Amino acid sequence: MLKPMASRWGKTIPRFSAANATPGKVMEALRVQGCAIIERLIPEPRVTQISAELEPHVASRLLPADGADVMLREHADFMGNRTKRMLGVLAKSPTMSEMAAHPLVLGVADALLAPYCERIQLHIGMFRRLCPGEGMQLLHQDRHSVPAMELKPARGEPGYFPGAQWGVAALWALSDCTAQNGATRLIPGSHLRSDVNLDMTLKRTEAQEQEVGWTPSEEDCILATMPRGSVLLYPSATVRGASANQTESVRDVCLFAYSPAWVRQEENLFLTTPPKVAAKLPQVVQELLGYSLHGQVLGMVDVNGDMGDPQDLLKEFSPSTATFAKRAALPVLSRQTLSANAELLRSTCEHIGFFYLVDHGLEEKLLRAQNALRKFFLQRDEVKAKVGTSTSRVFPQHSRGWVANETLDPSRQGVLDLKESLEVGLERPEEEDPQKRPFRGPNNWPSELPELKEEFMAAVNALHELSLEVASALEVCLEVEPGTFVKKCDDPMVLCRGLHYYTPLGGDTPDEAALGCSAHTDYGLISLLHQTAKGLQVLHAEDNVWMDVDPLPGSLVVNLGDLMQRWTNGRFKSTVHRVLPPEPGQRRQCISFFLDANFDAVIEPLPRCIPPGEALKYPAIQAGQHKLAKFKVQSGSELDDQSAEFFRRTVEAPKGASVGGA
Ligand SMILES: O=C(O)CCC(=O)C(=O)O
Ligand SMILES: [Fe+2]
Repeated sequence: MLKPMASRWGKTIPRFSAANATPGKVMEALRVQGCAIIERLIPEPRVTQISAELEPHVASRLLPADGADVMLREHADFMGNRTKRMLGVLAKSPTMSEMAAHPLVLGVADALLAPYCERIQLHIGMFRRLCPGEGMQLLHQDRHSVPAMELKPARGEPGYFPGAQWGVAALWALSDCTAQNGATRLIPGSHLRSDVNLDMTLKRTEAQEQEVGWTPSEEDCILATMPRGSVLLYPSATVRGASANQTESVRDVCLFAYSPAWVRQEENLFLTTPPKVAAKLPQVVQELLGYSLHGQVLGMVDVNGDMGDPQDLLKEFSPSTATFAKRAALPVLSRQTLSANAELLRSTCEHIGFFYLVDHGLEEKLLRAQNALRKFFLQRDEVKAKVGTSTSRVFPQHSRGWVANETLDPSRQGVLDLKESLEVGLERPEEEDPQKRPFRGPNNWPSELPELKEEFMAAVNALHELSLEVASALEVCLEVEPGTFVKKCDDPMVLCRGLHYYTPLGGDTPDEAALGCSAHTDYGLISLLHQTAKGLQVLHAEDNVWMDVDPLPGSLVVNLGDLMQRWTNGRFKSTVHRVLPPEPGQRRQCISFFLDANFDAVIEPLPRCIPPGEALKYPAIQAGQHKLAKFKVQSGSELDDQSAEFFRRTVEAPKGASVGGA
């Protein structure tokens, strides 16, 4: 009979708790034993909710034994006469997104399939209810679900995983799975054999039937019993089958299998989860369903008059576009009439230092850049790390390349922002001595995405031009001599960051204090932001409340930085702002462009901005030293005494009382 604990080869099913499972440990268990269980990975109330969402759909189905019209009737021993099967589960239970995109499961599936594909997808989502009286299922592998092909890496090559190209499965227990009610039985280690002599649907030739292979036996099986909310993981080559349900109750499970995102999916997920349904699911689940690209072109659609990413087409079905209409109470200014609207521009800069800019003419360039960045952010960390800041040829290194860890708020040192970014500057040759000319030099581009450089830099260059135009309009509205600002920006420390904010779904609940981007003021003169979703907030200084600055279609957000505040003796505001993390499973991108002065520019309050009788609030500083001090905080490096003093005197001060000096 079946032995629940260990097989006769001494193999077992490795077990983990939600607290001690890591993708690395689970992956190792799969490699050796071909299976692993993580107990109670989804909390009980969520499982109850999922069962309630599914029940109306399950209850109304007939069993094959009661006359249901089923596919593959010739495989009744496999499919089960007293088993209800159901696809399209995410459309029926959106809460199951937490299972389909569980970060631990995705971490394991991704690690296992990484050598075989650029990214993974959901292969099938199948609910299965074994009803009382169901017999034992035939032992099988999942060979039927991917055509047999010779794939790399082959046996013996790095990253090879036996049978991995067929996929990985996560079987979630929606009921307790017991020895009596039909827990899966499986043969640990069976995934390592290449001579398994069975298959569900492969039509074998007679000659093949004669071949001597290994026929697994019931004796080798052990039972994957597990409590509700647990998940059993196995690569598709592991031999297994449900056992019989000898109880009077049902046994519910749901299988989410994952495959390389370039194969035909076993379930036609585009039909079972059509766009108007998928649009309501978290973005990470949409991507897994297949509303995403593999590589440059697999899965593309016709969108915006070009071939493009299905995410863009899906947006047309998105309920969230409606929320884009909500605007913060910020003024909306047009690029065409900025200087003509001097009064409004000036009062906006004096009060809040943030406004929307429309009719800027850059929308198409920005959308192309956002798309190219999206492809970059969807790459695995190993790929992105190839252009990490440590490979940067610019001083400080943190000013170029992929930044995964940072905080902008010195009082939160150690608490990292929930974001990643790709940081670039104006494209320049490498400096002989980068320390002598900080923030200058070449950018880091990933060879995997040849179009990224062109798309991103087209946006950066256009934003640069626009920022100088805004600087000139500020000269006009302050009635200072033309060129006052712009002349000190003719060799500027321009930086632009493509930012990506993402909160995993169903993982640990993020700390309430968790932030996408911690509170800060910007460093230079003018910042231009192009955001794809809400999350940005500015601190309303008078009321001390955070105000949402949601994206307004076709607009950029413009805000002023510290240098502008100092230059105007505090008349223009460099306002504190931050970014909240997106809802679990959602993504947000922002292109932030920063116009800063020339490194050597000395910035001191303009006489025009110091009315008679008013004190000079800020001493002169060198723009480059100011930026370097802020960068030390941002990159988490220890401040040396001199920098700490500088930071205290010049950077922190604008938030508090005015600094003496006059
Ligand atoms: O993501 C955003 O909206 C803004 C980010 C930001 O404030 C910055 O990069 O300085
Ligand atoms: Fe900022």
